[in-house]
Amino acid sequence: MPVELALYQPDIAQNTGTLMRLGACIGVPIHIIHPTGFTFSAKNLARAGLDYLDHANVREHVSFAQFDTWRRVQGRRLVLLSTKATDSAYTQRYDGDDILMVGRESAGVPDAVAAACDLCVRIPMRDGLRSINVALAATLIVGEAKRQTDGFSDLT
Ligand SMILES: C[S@@+](CC[C@H](N)C(=O)[O-])C[C@H]1O[C@@H](n2cnc3c(N)ncnc32)[C@H](O)[C@@H]1O
Repeated sequence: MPVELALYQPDIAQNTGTLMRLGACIGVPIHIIHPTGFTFSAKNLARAGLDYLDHANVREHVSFAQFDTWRRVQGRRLVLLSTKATDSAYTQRYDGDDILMVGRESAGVPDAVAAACDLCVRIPMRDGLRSINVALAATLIVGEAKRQTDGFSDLT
């Protein structure tokens, strides 16, 4: 199973489209955890996702509870990227079947959602700065997880 990416209640269609394009290009299935802050439609996603959206492997979940039940049944570890985490995302060992999850652009994830995750990690930043754009934060650590787990070897 490949590393996968979950977007918790994304607010901004352009970020979601960007990540769906990334997922299409490097083979990362994308989970959308509803509700989204925009109408989840091809029209709204196309500005960033272009025609790559047709190549993305996307699964929608009506709620975090439904997503969490599904991933537990699958035995998948859930790794949250959070500005509030204390462990560095760059000192972890990732598994090939990890699901990485990013939070909402406006508010991250609620404490209860963070508590349900198996691991919470933070991308180190310079002092005094708040956060990285969600699509860029996800890209950094999806890339790290795939690199560690030989996830690029079947791509040309
Ligand atoms: C714009 S940030 C959310 C900021 C929000 N005010 C908060 O405190 O969580 C959107 C998402 O990007 C990810 N993110 C951004 N910067 C990050 C960092 N330095 N480390 C880990 N995740 C980060 C997280 O998943 C976060 O929920």
